[in-house]
Amino acid sequence: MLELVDVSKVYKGGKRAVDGVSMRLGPGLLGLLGPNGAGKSSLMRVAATVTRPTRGKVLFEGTDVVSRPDALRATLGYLPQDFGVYPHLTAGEFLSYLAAVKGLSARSARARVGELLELVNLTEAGRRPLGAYSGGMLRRVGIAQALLGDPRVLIVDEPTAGLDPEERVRFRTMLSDLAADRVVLLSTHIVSDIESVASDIAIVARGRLLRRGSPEELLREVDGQVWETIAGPSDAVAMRERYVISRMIRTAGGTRLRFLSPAPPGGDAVRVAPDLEDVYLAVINGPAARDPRAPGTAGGTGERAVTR
Ligand SMILES: Nc1ncnc2c1ncn2[C@@H]1O[C@H](COP(=O)(O)OP(=O)(O)OP(=O)(O)O)[C@@H](O)[C@H]1O
Repeated sequence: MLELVDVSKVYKGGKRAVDGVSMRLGPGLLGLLGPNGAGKSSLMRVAATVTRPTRGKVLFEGTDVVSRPDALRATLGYLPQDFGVYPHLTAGEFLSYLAAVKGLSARSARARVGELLELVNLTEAGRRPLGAYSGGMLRRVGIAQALLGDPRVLIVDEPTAGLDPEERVRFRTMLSDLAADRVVLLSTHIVSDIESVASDIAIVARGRLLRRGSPEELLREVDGQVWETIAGPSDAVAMRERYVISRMIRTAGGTRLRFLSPAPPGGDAVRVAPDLEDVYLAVINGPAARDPRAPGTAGGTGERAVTR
């Protein structure tokens, strides 16, 4: 339905934020996962026709929306990372204003705004000015505005930033429900935001698409390469030098380390089943993530520790 073909984005000054990314999106939730600065927002802005790619195409149902963006914009919901509001308006007024801009009739706008405020749990707060909202509440207003026109394509950039754990869970469930019959593209640098809801995951770093697959496919990649051990203080330091560490928990008996090693590390390390956090760290620290222009500086290949 939505397709990016060899998309690159180079900003003025020469920063290459997106580097030859191709991907095809159908109904369902695609989680775009990558560290800060990976190029997720730039890629999403290109996909949402907010910015033009330096090279490549964006096709929506076969139409080139770089030259004809209206074909996508008419059915697009987009939540940018830096979503701004008018602080003196209430959430209800703000959404009604945006509904009018989108061309909804006053009557259907009233009904839709009411529905959406309820969906994002802001019915009560919807009567207060946005200037008094918390970051999480503003994020929820952002989601509501993206859904105003009942879009077939929903692009949400770090939608869970600033939300508390309960709100995160609500959002995940909501986005997963929405993805049943539409394209949802969600970016995040937090694996747990997508691991329970994305049927499809794309991992990006340094503007490049490093992996794409279902959670099961990605998990298979690191099967047999994730280990756990309990280390004393000096061992823990050495392990962090040597391996990519995916988890570290201090216990009374020492530090429990979970780490990646393609070959059996020896000692009393036991092999454990991988999770998506392990996959993510393996991919962004793997050889494919290294910057060919600065060898050895991209987080190592298991030689440098990464903790979370
Ligand atoms: N308008 C711009 N002009 C110049 N450089 C930019 C611009 N926007 C982004 N960049 C740079 O492009 C790279 C990718 O940024 P982008 O915001 O797309 O990444 P991201 O994965 O969304 O990261 P974050 O989660 O931190 O926003 C970064 O190095 C960033 O500094």
